[in-house]
Amino acid sequence: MRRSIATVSLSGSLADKLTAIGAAGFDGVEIFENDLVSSDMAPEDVRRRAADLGLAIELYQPFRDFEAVPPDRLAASLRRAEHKFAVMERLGATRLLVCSNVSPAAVDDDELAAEQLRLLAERAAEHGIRVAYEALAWGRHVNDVMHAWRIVRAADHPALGLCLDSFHILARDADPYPVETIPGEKIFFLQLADAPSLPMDVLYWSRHYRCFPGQGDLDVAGLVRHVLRTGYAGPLSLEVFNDIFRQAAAMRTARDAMRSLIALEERVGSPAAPAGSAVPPRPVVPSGFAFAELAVPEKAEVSGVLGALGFVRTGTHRGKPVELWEQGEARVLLNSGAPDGADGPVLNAIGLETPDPAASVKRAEALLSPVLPRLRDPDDAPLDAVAAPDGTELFFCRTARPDHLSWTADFSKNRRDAASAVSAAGAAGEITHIDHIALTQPWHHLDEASLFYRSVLGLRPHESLELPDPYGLLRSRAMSTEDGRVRMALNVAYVGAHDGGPDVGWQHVALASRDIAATARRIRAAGHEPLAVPGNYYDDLESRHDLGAERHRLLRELGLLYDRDEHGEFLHFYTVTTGRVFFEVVQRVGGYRGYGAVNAPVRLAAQHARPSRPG
Ligand SMILES: O=C(O)c1ccc(O)c(O)c1
Ligand SMILES: [Mg+2]
Repeated sequence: MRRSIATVSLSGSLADKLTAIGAAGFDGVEIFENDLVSSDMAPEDVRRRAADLGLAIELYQPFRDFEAVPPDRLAASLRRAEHKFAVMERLGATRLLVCSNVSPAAVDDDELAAEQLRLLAERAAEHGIRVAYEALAWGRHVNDVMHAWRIVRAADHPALGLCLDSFHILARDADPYPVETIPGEKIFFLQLADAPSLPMDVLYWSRHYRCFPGQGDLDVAGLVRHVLRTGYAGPLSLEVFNDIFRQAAAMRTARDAMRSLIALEERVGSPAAPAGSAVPPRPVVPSGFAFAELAVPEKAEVSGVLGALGFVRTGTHRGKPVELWEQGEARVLLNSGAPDGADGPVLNAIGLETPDPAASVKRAEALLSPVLPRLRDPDDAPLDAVAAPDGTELFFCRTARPDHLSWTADFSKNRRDAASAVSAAGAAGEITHIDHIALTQPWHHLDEASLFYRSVLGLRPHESLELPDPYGLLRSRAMSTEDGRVRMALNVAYVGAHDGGPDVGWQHVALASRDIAATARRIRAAGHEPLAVPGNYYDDLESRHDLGAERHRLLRELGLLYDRDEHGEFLHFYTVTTGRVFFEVVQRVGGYRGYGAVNAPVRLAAQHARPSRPG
């Protein structure tokens, strides 16, 4: 099927939008009237530009408040329509979208609506134009797709059909099944948008919070399957009204839109994809974290923190200033050769264990992710890596498996440290693996990032949270594999306006400990105070949970935070931030599934009170 997008979905001038849509590889475009009216391009220029970019003008829209008007207003509406037809002829557009009437002047009379739409279709047909009638979810009298279909059927004109819009259908929570009973040839157009579930007025929700399929909570793929069963063979066209996309760079949004459509076609299954397009390889779900790499300044204080946590430096890269620190299956690389390390630790790469690194890269590439060069240095083991939307490098690894050259081959074992590793492991070493990694996304890239992790890596999104911070509200969305072995928390950076400004980009690596009390004692014994938790927190915790006097005393004494869900309990504490990075130590007891989000406000307040130390 053809791939199309509405100009309203992107930022910039009409010319910029067309360029971005063409560059992203779309076949067609819906021209929004507003974009044309405010453009200095004549309709003929738009037509030529679109053709040069290989874009069909699939639709012109919207034409508002036409049907079911009192008879004395009809002449004025038809005059308006004739002007639209003239513009469309100059554009070379042959489909006009007519939204259901929202005006208080509209009459609740289906017969009248059908009669007037038939008249409009007759006039349109004289210009070779077809009219696609769309039920807006907030239409005055027509707000349901099946109601719109009854009117179109009654009007009975070959130039009159329906425009289906996934948002309007799914936002109303109606069963989409009856759509299958509409004959495919009467569905003139299909628009697709997703949205996060938000309990708000539907018009406001639609105009500000739509997003690309896969970025929200609506079952867009399910709806498309129903529509395809009718025999519909027109384009799949994205139509997204979103406050953030209106500001973001059009090229990037258009590429993200294309990624969404490719992933949607995959979910829907054939025949959704365009004829002849390659089927993307299936996602290769990662099975764990191989490492977290921090870019650090030359004398990194963070190595002291790692040592205090019980990590040991076990290796050094053969060609670069990169140290390997290990404890259990948790591995941290400290790279003092990366340019962004000068201002203190920054998390710049994540290693993910995958059953097939090359297939992981193919999947990412098919979903339009930038693939990183495979060989940076002729002596290095080949890399399978891509860039995540925030620039973090993702390496696909098979650590210490006989069937694959391991990245660890680039590290020479540090003899002295390796020896002390044994004794350190013998002494305690409660940390077993990386539990999760939290990345801060630029505020206008959260939707892109969640679609990336979902479609490329097959992670499952969890609910979005809003967490109060002393200087802003932190939005956060966790994503994880089904088995929980890879968990990521995506936080949105915000720009606070208070003196000095908050840090806008904290990142953290959460380490799983099998005995968090011992790890908390260990780090103190090594002279590192974890992030201080206020006494008020413990007073409040006692009011919320009755854990027995002894446990409450221990949590307070060790500065541990606590949470529980229906599956189990969660204990955690934080190290002081160096540069942009801090560590969290966590212990999951039972099958606890969350991330201790209830405690995030206390953590954020403590971090603001105790600013980051240089690396
Ligand atoms: O918000 C609107 O008015 C509007 C206009 C045209 C559409 O296709 C639509 O889905 C919504
Ligand atoms: Mg629409």
